[in-house]
Amino acid sequence: MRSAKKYEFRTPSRSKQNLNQEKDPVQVYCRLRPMQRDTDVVCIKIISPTTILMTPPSTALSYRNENTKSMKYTFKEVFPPETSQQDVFDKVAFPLVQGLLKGENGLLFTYGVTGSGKTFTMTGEPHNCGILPRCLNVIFKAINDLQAHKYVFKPDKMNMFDIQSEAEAMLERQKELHKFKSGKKNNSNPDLIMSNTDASKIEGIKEDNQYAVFVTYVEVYNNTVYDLLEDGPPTKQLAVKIIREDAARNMYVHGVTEIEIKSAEDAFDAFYLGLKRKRMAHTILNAESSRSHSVFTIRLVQAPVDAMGEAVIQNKELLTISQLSLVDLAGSERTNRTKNTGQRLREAGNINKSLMTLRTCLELLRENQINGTKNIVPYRESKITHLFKNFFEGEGHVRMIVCASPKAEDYDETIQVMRFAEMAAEVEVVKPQIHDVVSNIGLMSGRRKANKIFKTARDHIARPEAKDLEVDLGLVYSLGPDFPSIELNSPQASHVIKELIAHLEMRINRAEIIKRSKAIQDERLRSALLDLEKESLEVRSINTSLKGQLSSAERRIKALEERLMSTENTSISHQKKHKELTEYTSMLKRELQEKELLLSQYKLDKEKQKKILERKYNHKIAAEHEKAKEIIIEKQKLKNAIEEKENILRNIANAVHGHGDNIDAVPRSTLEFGAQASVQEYTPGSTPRALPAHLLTPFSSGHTKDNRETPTSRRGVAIANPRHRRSLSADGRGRGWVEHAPNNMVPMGTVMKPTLGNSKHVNKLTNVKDITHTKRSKYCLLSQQQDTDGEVETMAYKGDIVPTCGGGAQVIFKDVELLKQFSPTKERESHSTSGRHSCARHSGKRRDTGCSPPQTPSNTSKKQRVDDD
Ligand SMILES: Nc1ncnc2c1ncn2[C@@H]1O[C@H](COP(=O)(O)OP(=O)(O)OP(=O)(O)O)[C@@H](O)[C@H]1O
Repeated sequence: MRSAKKYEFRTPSRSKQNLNQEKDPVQVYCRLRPMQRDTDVVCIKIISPTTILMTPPSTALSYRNENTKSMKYTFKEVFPPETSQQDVFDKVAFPLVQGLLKGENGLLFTYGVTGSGKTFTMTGEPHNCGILPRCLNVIFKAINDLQAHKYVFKPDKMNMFDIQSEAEAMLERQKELHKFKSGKKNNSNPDLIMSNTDASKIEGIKEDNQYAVFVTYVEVYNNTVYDLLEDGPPTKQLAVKIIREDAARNMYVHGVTEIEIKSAEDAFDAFYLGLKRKRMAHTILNAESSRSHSVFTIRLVQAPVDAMGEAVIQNKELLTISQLSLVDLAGSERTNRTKNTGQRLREAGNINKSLMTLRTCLELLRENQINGTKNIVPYRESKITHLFKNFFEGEGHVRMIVCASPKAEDYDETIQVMRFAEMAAEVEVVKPQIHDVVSNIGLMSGRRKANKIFKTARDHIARPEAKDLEVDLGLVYSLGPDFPSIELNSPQASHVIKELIAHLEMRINRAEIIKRSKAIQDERLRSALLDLEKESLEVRSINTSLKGQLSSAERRIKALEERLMSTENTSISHQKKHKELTEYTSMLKRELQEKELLLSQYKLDKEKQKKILERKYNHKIAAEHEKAKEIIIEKQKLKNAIEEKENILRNIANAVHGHGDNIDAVPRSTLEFGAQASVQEYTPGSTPRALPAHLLTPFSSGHTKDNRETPTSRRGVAIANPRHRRSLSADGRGRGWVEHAPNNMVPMGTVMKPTLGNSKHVNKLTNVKDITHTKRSKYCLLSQQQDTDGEVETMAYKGDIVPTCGGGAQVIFKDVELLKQFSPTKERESHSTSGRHSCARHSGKRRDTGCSPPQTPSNTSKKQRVDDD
């Protein structure tokens, strides 16, 4: 019960107070549904009115895993398949309705596997209705005459109610009448009309109270709350609602449509409108109805009537609000058995999560209650537990009907349901406390009935035929019992007269009392009226100022509410966005993983290819190595051949060994260029044999004697004009020779030396001008050495001096003259030639050099000329 006066103190956090209060365990019932086919194997057997025995079939998972034993489960009561809807209602829901009318909160939910009969039990079928319609029938049957006029109680949208005056309520009724005339449809389905003939009557209703019934119908689908009674066409998409805490920390669905209903028919209309919306929404969302939890809540508001028994006392503190929530939970099947995918899987996941949360909450609550622990119960994790947090932490009656199908196929799921039920039965909920607020206001009970009788009497007296009427006004004003039947048939019967006198006196006394009381009451009334008049004047003035304040406060509230709504909408959209982003992120992660997998696969392939290529190239490299070795051997051979030739050249160079030092002294530019040009002039075969090594080496090997870098490598091509030739006649015009001969020549007269006319003799080339002098156009280098026979031979290397572009000169060798002296005796032995001396001329070119013939010393000397091509 929630009386407004005590309202602020009845919060779940008041657990200390709850500790001293009586508690009731959650009452768990079990209803077995009939088997569909006679051939189906059964796994549940009822062994007593409160106990069932579950035997695992061989096909069950638990049979295969570990649990082959039969298990007993005990309930408050077990309903066999043939139990009627009425019986189930009477035993389970009727006490809750009784509590509701007394002002106590109640929660009833059906729990079980899909198809086990939850909806059948809660809603029922046409002409075999379930708990919900029966509850409505019983409630309206009980409060039928005691209902307040519509809109006297008005929801304040914050989970509480305002009380309106009769006039205000009437105005709203008239407005509604207009709305109704302008096309409000009747939602009831004639096929689904539920019989109310067998509704049980509830006794002990407070007749001095006025009552109003309000209903809400919400659906929790994918952990989102939707309002099923929202205004608008059924095709409209359902708005998302949020769960909030009211001023007294009670949970409620904010902004939910709460309809005031005046009869069971109105209630069915509302219920079927909700069902229609639900079906329509599920069609739009392509969802299954059994995938959502539906919560139908009946709120009963009661308030005492005033002293006249006429109207509700306009005091919010005297309100008593109680609620009965009927919850049809979604099926608790396993996802893997149903082979759900996509949206169905998400639905199933959400259902399982919310049922799991319910289970966790109950487990923790039980642990807290049994062990005195203070575990935080995660009510907020699912909308269903969040909404019913107050039942477990506050006061109320909680009942659960576990629906089960005895089919062996469902064993694995049903056993989970039974375990949950067993655990839930151990949770205790504080018994509701009745706060009789009315007894404190000093009003007599029975005033409403008195008022009714009085009114009837007044109506009747006003009619002309009133004299014939018998009106029992005893409860209102009475002069005492009726006159005794008196028969005065003898003069001795004076006692009769005495009796009559006494009776009359008693009546006169009573009449006097009534008159006095009336006079007092009149006086009271007069003074009360005066007071009222005064009060009324004050109230009117206060009222006007309050009205001003109120309207401004209302405007403020409205603005705040709008802001709140928009903030909530933003929050919802953010939540949605967050959810989408989370899904998107996980999708990206999945993609990344896939790509990484591909990448690693690709890397593996590359590695393999690399290895194959490596093997291939290793073979090739080995072959190349082989080839290189062969080339090196070839090179070595060539080198050897070159060395051999170089040796020969060195021998030739030795012939001019004596000039080495002198030659070195010659300005490098001159000789080097000359030698370079010589190389250009001579054929490769003749050059090495024709020149001394000290002249050839820099150009043939690229290095000077001391291994310095050669000018060739630095200077590149020759800078002389190789076509420069001095005409032979130039000699005749006074141009002469540069005779370059060592000092220590063998002194043999002219035999071993050619005679050069107009020559300048130099031992060492130290001065450039010796070469560049305009009067010198020919150059002759003389050298002597011992031949293989031990004879002296003289070599005369002859060349032209050619000026170079840089102002220097170079020598182009073109002739070699070999002068040799032979012993005549030796010659006789070995040669057929006569004469002691011979002279050989070895020319690098066949061309005539124009040089003077060597001097023949005697006829014993012989000049041998060798032309070498
Ligand atoms: N006790 C019963 N007596 C007769 N028929 C029953 C009983 N229980 C269930 N049924 C039938 O079984 C079928 C499935 O029941 P119901 O729709 O109530 O299951 P459910 O548990 O609500 O399933 P879901 O979780 O899918 O909503 C219905 O056709 C219903 O008529």
